[in-house]
Amino acid sequence: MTNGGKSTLSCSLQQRIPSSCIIAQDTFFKDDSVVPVDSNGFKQYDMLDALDMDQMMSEVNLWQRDPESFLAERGLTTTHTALSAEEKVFVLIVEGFLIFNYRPLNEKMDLRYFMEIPYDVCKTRRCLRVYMPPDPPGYFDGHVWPMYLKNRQEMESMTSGIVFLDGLKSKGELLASVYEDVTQEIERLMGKLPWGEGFCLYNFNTVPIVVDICLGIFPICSSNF
Ligand SMILES: Nc1ncnc2c1ncn2[C@@H]1O[C@H](COP(=O)(O)OP(=O)(O)OP(=O)(O)O)[C@@H](O)[C@H]1O
Ligand SMILES: NC(=O)c1ccc[n+]([C@@H]2O[C@H](CO)[C@@H](O)[C@H]2O)c1
Repeated sequence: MTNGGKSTLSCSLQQRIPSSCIIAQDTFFKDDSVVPVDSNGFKQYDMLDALDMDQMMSEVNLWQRDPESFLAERGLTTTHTALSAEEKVFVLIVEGFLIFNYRPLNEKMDLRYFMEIPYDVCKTRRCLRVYMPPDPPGYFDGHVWPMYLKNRQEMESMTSGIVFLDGLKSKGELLASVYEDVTQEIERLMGKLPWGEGFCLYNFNTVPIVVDICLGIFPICSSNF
């Protein structure tokens, strides 16, 4: 959902979780020239076709194959160099407004969050933002909100296990609740790693966690296989 607070929460989580990073769906919008226009003249940005999801998946897969190099190449530090290989944990936060509607991405998530706010708050927050290109007059009611309703219906028909967060709660409260879940998930994965039955990905060197705030996170633990 647009302006639910995904980027804000993702940034706070990333600062709080060691060796974590964010992949944001908004950075994968196709060029404006190839985004179609509807009969009202509104650019159709709020749909998967407006996004280069192959490119986004490549980025996620790159991280998943070698999170340490992924972080290093982006100037992000890993904070557990002193730990043995099996104790390393990497977390990927996948943040976007349509990530659960894209099955290949959705399937990778370990934790899924959807931030929701009411129509009037959404419209107010949206009107204060300037996108590139900026929203033309009437865009919220003529494109953004109707597409939100449509995309949400599709998401609910194809996905389960999403935690819905009330985006009206304070930033601190939202952070505390998701952070707690992530640390528990990491502990669960770490506990399972050495002896994991089916969960420990012995062949792949990694165990992903994804937290998704209409946002996604993957914690990855590497092991010495
Ligand atoms: N918990 C909160 N309470 C009040 N305002 C918030 C909260 N979280 C975010 N905001 C504000 O709402 C606006 C939108 O937040 P943010 O950019 O994080 O949303 P978003 O879901 O990433 O938006 P989009 O993806 O559509 O660009 C910002 O002005 C931000 O400061
Ligand atoms: N290139 C962009 O980031 C862009 C361009 C036009 C519209 N948007 C809006 O971003 C929101 C998702 O965060 C969607 O509601 C788009 O309308 C983004």
